[in-house]
Amino acid sequence: MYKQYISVDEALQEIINHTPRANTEIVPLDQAVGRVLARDVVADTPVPSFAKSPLDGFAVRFEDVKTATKENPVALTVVEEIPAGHLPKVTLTLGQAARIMTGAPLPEGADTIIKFEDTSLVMSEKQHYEACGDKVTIFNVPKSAGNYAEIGEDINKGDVILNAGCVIEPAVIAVLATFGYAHVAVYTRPSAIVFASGDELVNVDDDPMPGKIRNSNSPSIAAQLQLWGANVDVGKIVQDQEEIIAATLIHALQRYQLVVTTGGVSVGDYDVMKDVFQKIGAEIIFWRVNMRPGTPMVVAKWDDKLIIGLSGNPSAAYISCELFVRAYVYKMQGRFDFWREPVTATLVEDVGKAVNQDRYLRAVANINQAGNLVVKPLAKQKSGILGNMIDANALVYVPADDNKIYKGDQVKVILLKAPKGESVND
Ligand SMILES: Nc1nc2c(c(=O)[nH]1)N[C@H]1C(S)=C(S)[C@@H](COP(=O)(O)OP(=O)(O)OC[C@H]3O[C@@H](n4cnc5c(N)ncnc54)[C@H](O)[C@@H]3O)O[C@H]1N2
Ligand code: MOO
Ligand SMILES: [Mg+2]
Repeated sequence: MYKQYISVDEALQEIINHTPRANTEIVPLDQAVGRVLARDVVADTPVPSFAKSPLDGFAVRFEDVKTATKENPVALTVVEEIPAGHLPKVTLTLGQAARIMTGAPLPEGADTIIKFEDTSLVMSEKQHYEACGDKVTIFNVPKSAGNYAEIGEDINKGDVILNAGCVIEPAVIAVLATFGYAHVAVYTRPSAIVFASGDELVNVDDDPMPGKIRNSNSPSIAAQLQLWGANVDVGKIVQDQEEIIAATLIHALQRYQLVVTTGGVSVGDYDVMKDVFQKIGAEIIFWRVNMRPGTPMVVAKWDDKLIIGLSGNPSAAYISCELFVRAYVYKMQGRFDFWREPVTATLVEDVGKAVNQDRYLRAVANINQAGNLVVKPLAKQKSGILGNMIDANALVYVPADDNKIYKGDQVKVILLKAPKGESVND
């Protein structure tokens, strides 16, 4: 017999344990943003790979200029000009300087850069420093030598600079580009399909007759999966009939890596989802999680794939998807950030009597004026409530045995999104 009423952590662990790793594919760098890196990136060169100037000015020998002040400036002979991208030709010796631009290689013999502003050069009308001929006078110097960019000061050769599993964000693109990754190995996007079941459901573009409602779960679940990196299709609405659902699921399982259903997982006369999972030979891993909303979720294994049966109640489906399906889709793509560690926040108003089940109250988390995280549960908490989900960026954990939690209490919070700016209600 399968497990029942397991904790959120246990349910998450089960899902993680049953997650197959996605394949890898190679994509061009300009299509890699948002994908997940499939290989570590090791620096095959130091960065910078040559010592270079961080300023527009003069490369000098510290020894020659260290006494320079406004009152006692030091004059040097300018022996060459080094633009960025060009190699120096001269090794600096006693009393010599090279005019050098930001990013240009440091000439041999130089150990210090003096910026234009600390020299006798004046700015032209066009806001450029004038040409100086073969003499420059220095009147201000750094405290010590070495104010240039050293080889490897950014990244050392051999450093593991990116780990497989990291999400390719713009900063990651910069690193990949630096090391010549015109193409990148990434995890393939998992393929998923979402089915809604229920005789009451009509398509989004249909007018619901009395007693019917539009299917809002399939589009919202599909959108969640899409945001998390999956390639998603939305299946047709299926009636609450075992044979129809069974045939639909088998067809889908042969084609997709993940099948998500919504509806029909509770104890109603037409809640047949878990029976169908068993009928098609899937092994139920658990049914019912000790949480509200989202209690009756069912997860089954078919081959090496999971079928995740979410509740039909819109916010229950949404939250279970956030907590569990997201973890599965992330883990499939080799991501490590699938587990949301709860944070502590201060409750800004009393919460009524708890039910005999762990609750996850939809809430708004803010950073208050003092810079602390505060959280305010939304007024409506029924599982069928959909309208206020757009405001929720957090879930407040209320353990079953806590009769009441009060304003000012420290509570555990799962952040679904970043906390909002300053709160007005705390
Ligand atoms: N006797 C009991 N009844 C219920 C229990 C229980 O323990 N004992 N659990 C309740 C809880 S908690 C939940 S959550 C719901 C779960 O219901 P199901 O997952 O079986 O979902 P349905 O019965 O199909 O629908 C529930 C509700 O959601 C609406 N719905 C369904 N699908 C969609 C969709 N695609 N888009 C929008 N809305 C949808 C549906 O019309 C129902 O109103 O069961 C409780 N019952
Ligand atoms: O588990 Mo249900 O989502 O509370 O109504
Ligand atoms: Mg039901």
